[in-house]
Amino acid sequence: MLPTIVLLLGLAGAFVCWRVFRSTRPPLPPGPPADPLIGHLRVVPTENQAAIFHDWSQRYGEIIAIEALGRTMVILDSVAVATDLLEKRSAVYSDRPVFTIYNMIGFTPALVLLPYGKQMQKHRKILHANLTPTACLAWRDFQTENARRLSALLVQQCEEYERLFNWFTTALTMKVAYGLDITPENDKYLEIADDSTFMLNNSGPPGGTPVDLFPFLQHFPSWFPGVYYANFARKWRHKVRRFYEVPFEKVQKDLAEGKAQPSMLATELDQLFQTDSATPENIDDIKGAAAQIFIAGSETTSSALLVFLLNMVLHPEVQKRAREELDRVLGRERLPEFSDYDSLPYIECVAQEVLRWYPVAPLGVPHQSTEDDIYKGMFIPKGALVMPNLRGMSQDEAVYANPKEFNPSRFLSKPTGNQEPFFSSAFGFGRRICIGRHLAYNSLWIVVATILATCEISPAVDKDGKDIKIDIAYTTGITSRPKPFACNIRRRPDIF
Ligand code: HEM
Repeated sequence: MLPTIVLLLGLAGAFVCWRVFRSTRPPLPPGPPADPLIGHLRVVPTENQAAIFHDWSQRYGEIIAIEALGRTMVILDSVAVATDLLEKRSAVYSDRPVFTIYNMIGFTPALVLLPYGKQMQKHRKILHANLTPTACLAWRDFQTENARRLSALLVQQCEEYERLFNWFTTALTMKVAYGLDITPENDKYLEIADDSTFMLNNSGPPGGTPVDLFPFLQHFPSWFPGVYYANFARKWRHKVRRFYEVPFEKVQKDLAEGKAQPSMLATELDQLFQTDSATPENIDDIKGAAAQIFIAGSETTSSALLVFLLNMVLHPEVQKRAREELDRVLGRERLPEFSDYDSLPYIECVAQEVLRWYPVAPLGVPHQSTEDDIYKGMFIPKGALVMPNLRGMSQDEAVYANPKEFNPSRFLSKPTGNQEPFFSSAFGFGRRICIGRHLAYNSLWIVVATILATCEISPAVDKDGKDIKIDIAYTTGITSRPKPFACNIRRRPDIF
């Protein structure tokens, strides 16, 4: 009896201390009403999170907090707040939460998942050296050539547009990382890469599966409720590991035989061997950095290309205006090149509007705070998940007039346009900002320019010749893309 009384008194004491502590510290950022004990568990959305969080922010403010299962999640809905925390206080907000399922699947080491620290800095240094604006110049001819191939293939196999966009971005990322040439059909490496993407897209809400929330569940038997994704990860892990190992071994072999193509992996491995620093740890880090280029760079960029295509189906007037600019500059005699960039301001605006209109990583990648912090009188505890709501920021009516509208002219100077700022936040913030953004933007720009210069995009028609209406819907995940829609892509009749 006595031990039970002592235990109950202890628990009651702890509860009182916790209440006193909570009442003396500043309040958390505001948020929707919570239930006793379970907090916001019942109201945390599992679908359309970014849109729902944005609605909440309209009611509660540009920074909101929700609590569930002992975890605080802070959602940032304006560029100003995200800049204040993720950039100006980046010493506190540059960590990542542990993604147990991704680790189990074998996406390791991967910069995007690494906690803030030495290994993360090492990966950023390796990737940065190969992805600066200057380093990206080396891939421009490849991007231009493949954008032309892509536009020709789109005309021939219009209904295959999603597969073709995936090929374009996989071919680029595999070239940059490994120097491999990937063909659009039946390529062994394309298949290995696709398996990896499948794993990424089918492994549950990022960081939000029961095993991510309660990592001890991974040790429970497969029939136990909540263990589904752990089983999935164990069963298919070999596919992801195959992606890490197979291209790596090919490059290592080619290097030894003196026939490796230029690539990030070849450069970095060569340097390791030259400097006698090819330890297993260093090799593993370079292997992970190379794999990361495809894993973080392929799906994201092809999703942005889908957003572009969708909007071209919906906006013939944008195509018309873009073509007038292209024809004026290129004289219908040649195809666009990167050297035309400054002469094609409207094309730049189309590419930028794609990034704003639907950010393909709607909630970015969660950051995690490493210290208790107070911001504008609100308490943000150590270990809080801090999510920049990129989708919400892109819809900020204080910055973008009619934000739902796809309107590239919004960025042009007044009086032609509305002089609104480009949406650079599509690539995240601070010390974790997207390291592949220059490569990604180059891909987007050259594909936009080449397709608009060579193709006409229109809605598909039904058997009565009527336009098929598009019901816009998106996939759910860490990246999100438009679900398939019908369209027609023809070669421009008046082009050389
Ligand atoms: C349109 C295409 C792309 C978009 C919209 C995009 C967006 C993002 C976003 C929002 C983040 C999270 C940043 C943060 O935590 O604040 C990120 C991280 C990252 N991105 Fe991208 N990305 C794209 C293409 C690429 C490409 C082509 C590569 C590689 C070549 C790449 C590599 C990475 C890596 C490695 C990270 C993790 C950085 C870190 O955790 O330190 N991304 N990206």
